Amino acid sequence: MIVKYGGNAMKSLDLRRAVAAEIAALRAGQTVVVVHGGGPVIERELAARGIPSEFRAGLRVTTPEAMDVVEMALCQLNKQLSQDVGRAVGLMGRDSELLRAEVFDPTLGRVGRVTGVNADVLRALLGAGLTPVVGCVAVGPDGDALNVNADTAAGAVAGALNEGIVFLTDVDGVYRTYPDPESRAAHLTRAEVEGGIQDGWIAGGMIPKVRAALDALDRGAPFAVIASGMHAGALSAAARGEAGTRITP
Ligand SMILES: Nc1ncnc2c1ncn2[C@@H]1O[C@H](COP(=O)(O)OP(=O)(O)O)[C@@H](O)[C@H]1O
Ligand SMILES: CC(=O)N[C@@H](CCC(=O)OP(=O)(O)O)C(=O)O
Repeated sequence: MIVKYGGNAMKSLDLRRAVAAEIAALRAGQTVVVVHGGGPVIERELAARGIPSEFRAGLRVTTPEAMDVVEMALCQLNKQLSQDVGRAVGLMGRDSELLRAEVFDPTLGRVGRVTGVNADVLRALLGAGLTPVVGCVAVGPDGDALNVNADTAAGAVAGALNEGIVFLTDVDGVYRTYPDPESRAAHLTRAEVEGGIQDGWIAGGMIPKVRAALDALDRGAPFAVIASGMHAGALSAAARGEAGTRITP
């Protein structure tokens, strides 16, 4: 199973460690690969250097100067998460070309679109009993780093390994009337997702998440669930199909 982890669900150290403990427990029964973002950490490091952030359609406009900061921030977080999970190896896209990408749209700067995943490296680590923890910086055709949205990166990894994926975030799933948690959809089909984006009740950061879920399913992932990483037990409940929103073809 792929666990996508990022954003607000890793804002406090206690929360980060609680999720890491759940990931470690989950791995007793199945293989687990962690793919992470870290928007708030990137934000903090950019702000500390006086570099402003601009998002277009949920993607951070990434100048070469910002790219250096994104990579530095995510590399440090990668090692911290790897240590939290234990029996893990932290990797970024540059390692054995784990995540290959091309420039997505030149007007966004160094933002990448994933073109390939070195699944053999992940299988080798899993075969050795180690949990890969993957940061969402990819390597471009020029050998330089590209900033990939972590949901997109996680969806590509799930597709490449033909594994199911749980996207952990700061809401209990996809709400039909955001922000009312009572309106959580237990299941959403592709048509419902497309309709939700069109009608505007799926918006902001939820758009790349549902699109990455559909992309993972298209590439061969057996399931895709969007669930909360904000309370204990949520990950295992989502993995059992008892929490979150399951996206179906
Ligand atoms: N229909 C919806 N249901 C739930 N959340 C939604 C919905 N539409 C938009 N959102 C927003 O999407 C956010 C999750 O995306 P994002 O902040 O990018 O998460 P992460 O940082 O975990 O990747 C929620 O906190 C919420 O603000
Ligand atoms: C291109 C792009 O927007 N990249 C993201 C990568 C990190 C990310 O996606 O982190 P979360 O999962 O915490 O949101 C960014 O720079 O914020």
